[in-house]
Amino acid sequence: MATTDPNQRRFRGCAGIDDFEIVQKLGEGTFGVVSKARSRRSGTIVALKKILIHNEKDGFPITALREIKLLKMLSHPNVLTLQEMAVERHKKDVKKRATLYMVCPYMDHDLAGMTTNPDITFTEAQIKCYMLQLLEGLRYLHDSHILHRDMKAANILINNRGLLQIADFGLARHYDGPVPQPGRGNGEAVRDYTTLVVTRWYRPPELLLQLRRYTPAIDMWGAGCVFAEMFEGRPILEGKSDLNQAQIIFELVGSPNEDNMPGWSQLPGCEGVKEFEPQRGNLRNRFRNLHPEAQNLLAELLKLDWRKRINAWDALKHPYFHSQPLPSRPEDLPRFEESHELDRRKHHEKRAAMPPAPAGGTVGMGPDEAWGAGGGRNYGPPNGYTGYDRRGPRDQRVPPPPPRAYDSRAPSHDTPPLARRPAWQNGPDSRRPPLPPPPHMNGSSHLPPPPPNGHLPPRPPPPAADGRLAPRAPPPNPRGGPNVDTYIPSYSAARRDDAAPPNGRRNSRDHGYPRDRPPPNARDRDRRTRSRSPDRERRERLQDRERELYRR
Ligand SMILES: Nc1ncnc2c1ncn2[C@@H]1O[C@H](COP(=O)(O)OP(=O)(O)OP(=O)(O)O)[C@@H](O)[C@H]1O
Repeated sequence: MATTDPNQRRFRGCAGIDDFEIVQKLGEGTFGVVSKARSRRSGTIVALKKILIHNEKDGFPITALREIKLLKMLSHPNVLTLQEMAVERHKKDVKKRATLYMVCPYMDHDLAGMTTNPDITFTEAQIKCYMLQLLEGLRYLHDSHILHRDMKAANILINNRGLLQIADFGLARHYDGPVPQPGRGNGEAVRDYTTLVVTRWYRPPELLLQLRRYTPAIDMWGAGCVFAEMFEGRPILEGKSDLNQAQIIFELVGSPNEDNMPGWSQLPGCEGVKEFEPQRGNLRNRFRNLHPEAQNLLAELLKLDWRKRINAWDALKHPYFHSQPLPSRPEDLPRFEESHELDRRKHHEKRAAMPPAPAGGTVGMGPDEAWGAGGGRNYGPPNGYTGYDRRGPRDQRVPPPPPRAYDSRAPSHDTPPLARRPAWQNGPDSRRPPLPPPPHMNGSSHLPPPPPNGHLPPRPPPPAADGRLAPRAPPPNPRGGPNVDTYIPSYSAARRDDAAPPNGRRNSRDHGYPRDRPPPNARDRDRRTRSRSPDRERRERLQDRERELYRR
């Protein structure tokens, strides 16, 4: 595989699963189960991502192929490394397909686990340190013509040496447009891509409005959400449906108009949001307790106009990273008890569940497979930033004043906040909202009619007098079922072995077809084995509909 980085680790090939001893399960994503394991050869601790093949007939999941292909090519300290693949052959059942595992370095935490861990309090210097590394990773990806397309806290891994790495490239793809240039936003895309990407809470407004010609700016929006999440200790935009997601985004950053988001009214998904009550935005007020430079960076990352949204190059140079307190050096950060997505689920089951990652759409790296990691620019540890706080590890310093918890309800910003406290410690009104229904179970308030050609967005229901969306009986679709929030494809019906795609194609080259997706979690598997209820039948009809939309 071509690469321009001579230091890139070579991919060593395939080990046997017997070379590893499983220690503990870490995460259960949409596409695989991740476990902590010890290598019997070297004793090193690794993470094994088991690639779930739901439907034997479909073969190896295209999402996993995409992830492996990309990870093999990429080489950057802030991007997770794929060390090798491991294979598990089923000795007793020789006909059974072998199970494959991705072997990656073990990372002690994911950021979602950390932000929701009540024992972990971030300092602002720490947040700066993580943000710098995240932006370095994104700069590398974008410079290498890669869109990540699922930027979220759960896909950001951190180890106890303070190293941050971007993970989960199941939705990533090659970007055909020009690489963003310093001082010039994120540029213009040259072709269309699917909008069925990015987990809802981190999805940028242009995707919600169905811009298909999107740019690396979609990842920068996600970085903005993650940035603010580190202060608030919870995702900042927990939309209950796609339309509600757009609504709460506009409440935060203001309604779109031709000044702040030129061209928005021509986007196919704008019809429903035109009915929203105009919003002025409350970003500055909601984050009033942040340092003004942090507010400014956040506003740049959460800019409605995707063309002007700050790119990774400029974000790295933002004055925020040169203001006090200076970013910690990764090696000076404190060590924390391991925290992963699963621990979070165990400890906070009552809290809102994240909407599942979308199944993604068009597959592959684009026509140009010759692009190399690094795009010819020089990357390598440490990142280009030189302004770290060099006073050494915290425990060797004069103790700082006790950290003041970041409180988004404080009346005004006077001194920079020093630390964040998990949201549930701030009082009842800052707790998470009640558990939203899983989106694929039609928990959405958005019940759009089918697009006439598969490209146009669904038209949302008209607003009620109070500006909120009134529920409306969904129109029938050609297959006899109502429609759903099409941006969160469901995987369960698509996984039924008997679920033939509408065109009868069954192979894994049905681009973007979600049947290769395993259940997002065990609950889904349970659902599949239950007896058919009217609810379930209805769901399955919805899912058929989704599949058809998705295939397009
Ligand atoms: N190298 C690693 N070290 C430690 N934990 C990891 C590692 N890779 C993944 N994890 C854990 O497993 C979880 C799921 O991993 P990943 O996002 O790669 O799976 P996925 O099936 O693609 O998930 P998703 O449904 O979010 O797309 C992560 O959020 C993290 O908690």
